[in-house]
Amino acid sequence: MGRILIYVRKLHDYAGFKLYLNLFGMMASGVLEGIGIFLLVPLLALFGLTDAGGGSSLPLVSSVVASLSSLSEDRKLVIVLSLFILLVLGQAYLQRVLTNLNEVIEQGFIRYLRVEVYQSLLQSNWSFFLKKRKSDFVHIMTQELSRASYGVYLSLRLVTTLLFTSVQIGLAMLLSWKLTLCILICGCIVAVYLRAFIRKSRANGFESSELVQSYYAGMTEQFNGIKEIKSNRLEGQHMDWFRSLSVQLEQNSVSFTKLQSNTQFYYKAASGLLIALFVVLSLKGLHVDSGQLILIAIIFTRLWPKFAMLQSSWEQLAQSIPAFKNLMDLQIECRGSQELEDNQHPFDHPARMEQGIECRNVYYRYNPNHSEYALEDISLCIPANSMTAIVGKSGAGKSTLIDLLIGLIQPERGEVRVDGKPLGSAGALSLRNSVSYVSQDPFLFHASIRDNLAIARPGASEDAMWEALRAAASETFVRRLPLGLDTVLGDRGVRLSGGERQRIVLARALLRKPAVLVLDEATSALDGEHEARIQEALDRLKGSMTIIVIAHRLSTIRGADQVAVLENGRLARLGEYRQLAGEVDGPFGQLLSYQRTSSG
Ligand SMILES: Nc1ncnc2c1ncn2[C@@H]1O[C@H](COP(=O)(O)OP(=O)(O)OP(=O)(O)O)[C@@H](O)[C@H]1O
Repeated sequence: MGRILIYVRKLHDYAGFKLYLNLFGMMASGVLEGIGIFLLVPLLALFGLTDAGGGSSLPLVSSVVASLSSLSEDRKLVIVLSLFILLVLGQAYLQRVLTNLNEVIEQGFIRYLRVEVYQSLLQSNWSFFLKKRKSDFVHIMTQELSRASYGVYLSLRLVTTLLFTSVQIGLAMLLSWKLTLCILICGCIVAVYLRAFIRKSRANGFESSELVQSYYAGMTEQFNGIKEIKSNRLEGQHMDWFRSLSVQLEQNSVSFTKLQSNTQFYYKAASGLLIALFVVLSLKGLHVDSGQLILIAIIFTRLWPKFAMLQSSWEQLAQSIPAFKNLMDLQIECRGSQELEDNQHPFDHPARMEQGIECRNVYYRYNPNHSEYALEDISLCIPANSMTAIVGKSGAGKSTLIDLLIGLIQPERGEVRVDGKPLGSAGALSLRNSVSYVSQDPFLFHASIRDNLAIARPGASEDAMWEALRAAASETFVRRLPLGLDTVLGDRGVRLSGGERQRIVLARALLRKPAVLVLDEATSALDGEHEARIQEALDRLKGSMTIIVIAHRLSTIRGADQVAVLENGRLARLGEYRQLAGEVDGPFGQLLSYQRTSSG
């Protein structure tokens, strides 16, 4: 419940005045409905359904009845019916306004939560993302967020139903406090008897969260690997998984509906018994008049469903508690990993590098509970405006080293210094403002080439874009596209080859005119001709920016000023390309020889 209250408080902070307006409106609606019921007494008397003085003993109603007594029957009918219509219209209008206001509050709050959670995600550091599955974020941002927002709405509905019901209980008390008390006690007894259903709803909610999380994770993995699935004829196994999970989802949903329909059934069954009991009590025990009896029956049939509705809202709220938990846990984790402040502009304070980046006895491991280090005792210097290549076998620690160098992760021991200063979290952000990083898996938005380039440097001129494309050996193929820079890329736009994608992403990195250019296997998909052209471009850039290159294909790094060779997380060698290549039995010489042998 504590978690729900935190979100209700958030709703209060967000909606403020509108929330009170809504609650007040609900109470007013309750009062109008109550008055409508009271007015039924003189109406019934007019039709002769109760004695002529029907309701004369009722508070409020008695004064209405008294003021009408001197009028003719026709006039009475017109007045009572007009009042009745006014009340019904007033209540219907109020209900309409409240429904719209409710929707405005609910949807606005979903947007508010969405933005808040997404912002805290984007403000988190890289270590946070390393520990998580992307599909879990999608699950929380879609399903759990909607469930939690709906849960907040349910809590609101619970409060408003309580208020509404309290007003009606008050009015019913005016009619017969004994009978109303009886209804209340019966309602409490049924609610206590059904409290096990609230616990079951909560358990169902946890199961639902887990199942939907697996569903999102499985679907993401399968669509990421759909080519492997199709190529290796693995559809059958994946269909089995999908069918089994779908059955569990179905059962989870059905069991919650059954649970809810069971409680509603108990309320309805109890209502039949109670009505019979009240009739007997009213006629035999309490001797109430027929007008009052009809009123009590009307009030009971309106009040009792409210109890059933309270129970149903409570169960749904209990079912959504896990969503609150997941959302809250994520937000707490994000806060613990926050590296960016609100409204911190990415292009604030870009740093230019004067001396370079230095690692001093750096150790890093992904899991502090495991003994293996991804990097151990690394000491090296990357001079500013030079080109450094990092090579090594797969898993040697190349990408991890890059992440440390650009401050995405922090060393467990040792330190990274930029221009002689320790790279703290503020320094890392400032450094990354002037880094262009190109990964082995080029990432392009579903947007035009122009938009994809402009992300790196908003407001860049068309000439600057073509210059970057030229440097990345992409000018010719982009000019050949019918829409040129305005060609839309992606699944529903033009599909580019792996090499073409890499070249566009490289152009984007160059357009930013970074102080540090990091190429993490960024030219792996290029053929010899394009790679040679990019090498020429990098040679031209040498001296104007610091270039760090990871490459499996060692021909790519021939122009490097220094080469760092990693082996099992340790720096095996550091030196010039030619010098290391000459050490035939050295680690770099062996890498070269493997590559020559494998390429024939
Ligand atoms: N997110 C992670 N969680 C746990 N361990 C990781 C993670 N990323 C990498 N590692 C481990 O750290 C070590 C170094 O990985 P890294 O990706 O830096 O190697 P690499 O040299 O870049 O490999 P490759 O050339 O195959 O990309 C490996 O043993 C790897 O299994």
